[in-house]
Amino acid sequence: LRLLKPRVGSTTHRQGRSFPPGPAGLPVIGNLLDFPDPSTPWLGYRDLSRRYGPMTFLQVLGQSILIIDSADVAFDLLEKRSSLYSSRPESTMVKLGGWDWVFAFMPYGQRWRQHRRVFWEYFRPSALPALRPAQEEGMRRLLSGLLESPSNVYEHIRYAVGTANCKAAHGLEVAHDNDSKMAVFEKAQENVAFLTEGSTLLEYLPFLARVPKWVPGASFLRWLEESREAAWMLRDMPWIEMKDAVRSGQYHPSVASSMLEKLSIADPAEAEAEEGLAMSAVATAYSAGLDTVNAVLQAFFAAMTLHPNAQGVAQAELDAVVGPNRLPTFDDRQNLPYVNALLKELYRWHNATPLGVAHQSIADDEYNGYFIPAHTTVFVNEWSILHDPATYPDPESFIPERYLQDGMPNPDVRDPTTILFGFGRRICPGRYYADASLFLFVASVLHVFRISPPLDNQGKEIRIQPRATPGLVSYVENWSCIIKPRSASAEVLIKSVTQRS
Ligand code: HEM
Repeated sequence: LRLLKPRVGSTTHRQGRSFPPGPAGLPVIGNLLDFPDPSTPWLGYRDLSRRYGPMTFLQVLGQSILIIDSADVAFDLLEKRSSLYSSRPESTMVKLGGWDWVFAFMPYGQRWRQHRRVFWEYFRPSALPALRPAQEEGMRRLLSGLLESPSNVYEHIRYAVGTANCKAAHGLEVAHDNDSKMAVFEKAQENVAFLTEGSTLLEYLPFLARVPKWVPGASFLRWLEESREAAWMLRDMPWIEMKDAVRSGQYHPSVASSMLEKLSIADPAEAEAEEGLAMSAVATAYSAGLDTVNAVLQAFFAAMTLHPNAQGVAQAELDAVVGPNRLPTFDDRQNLPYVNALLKELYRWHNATPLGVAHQSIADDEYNGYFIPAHTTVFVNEWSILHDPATYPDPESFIPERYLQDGMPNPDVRDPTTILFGFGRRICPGRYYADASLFLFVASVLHVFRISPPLDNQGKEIRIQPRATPGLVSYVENWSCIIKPRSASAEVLIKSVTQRS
């Protein structure tokens, strides 16, 4: 057994080969997710693997960091040894940002387990049919918005995802414009960019958190205080609104109202703690489920602009299976192999959580001759795994066909959802809900709209050059498109199904 003695910015390979020090930009104190690669900004994350191989060890101010760049290693450590690798690094920023109630950031243990169990009860596959009406409402919101003002596509995506989540989680409506809940959600999310565990400046300089607010230059901390308040409001406000609605008898059944019903028969001595737990568990659907789904849906529009062929094939399949008189439903999914393949390719092509969410080991371990000390922060470079040409030839291209064989799902190609949603005991528990929402949004938009590239002054199509933003959740930026109903009858269909939204 060899003890690894990693130095800042250098790594050692298990064959004993030394890798060159990282580029000047390799963060020492800074944000790992901001890892820059000026030559290929779109593929900045993949570059990590090119340089360093399947396992990269860094030591940053005494903190051991392991970056895994191989699906096999990720499964070996995070799945097969999940009892060792299922904690989260403690984060100063999580506390400062007001996110310590979110179980996604909690260390492994009883408190995390309780929250996850409560959440899973409502988001596991067998519970999902109850959430479908909310997802359908979000989908109708998206279609009606795109018909009315297609150039506001960003806004319609945010409001569609917000509508579905708010209805599903708390049974609440989202107003057409300037919704107060959406404003709180967005204010709260502002500081999530800093929640890159084990990798931010404040993380290593916790004394900064104690700088008095009046010290010049501490405006960041004032801003942080506002977004921290918003993070707590994100948890409390919808719960209070839901309780008022239930009291008045005018409410939509939701995850939260079912929880409340259960609480009414709980032991009164434990009711307060149980209610806190329920509030936190359900509100996690906003903190973990808004940005991620938004990011994938935005990437969908960018991808369709760039890949009209894939769009056309999916539309032909929808025409044949669904027909012109109705929208696709969840039940159609099994008969739409190409649309399913397109969704898989979307997950792979633009991986919304490029480095996943950091895990932390809880005890010393040995793997393939490496010593991995307790409390190592572990990132999986999901972006790179999903762009590995050995698994996905021509990885930069958008090719839904790669998942199909004779028109049916090809079991020999790795399904990107096995990587995208993380690993082991911390695997995303919202994944079935997220995937169902995205299927419905994507299939419905494709069925009734044509998405095409923007035009220049001469009316010529512009080929957009989208880029992936760095961050815990990565967006595609620098894209735009033209969205029009596919036909007069598609327009009539949209109007007929959306008149209520
Ligand atoms: C396409 C959209 C989504 C993506 C790409 C995504 C991805 C992820 C990833 C990578 C993780 C970390 C897994 C790990 O630590 O190994 C995670 C955790 C989590 N996700 Fe998602 N997610 C998505 C949507 C959602 C939605 C809609 C919800 C809620 C309804 C949700 C709830 C959660 C929660 C609660 C955790 C924390 C789990 C824990 O720490 O135990 N996610 N997600």
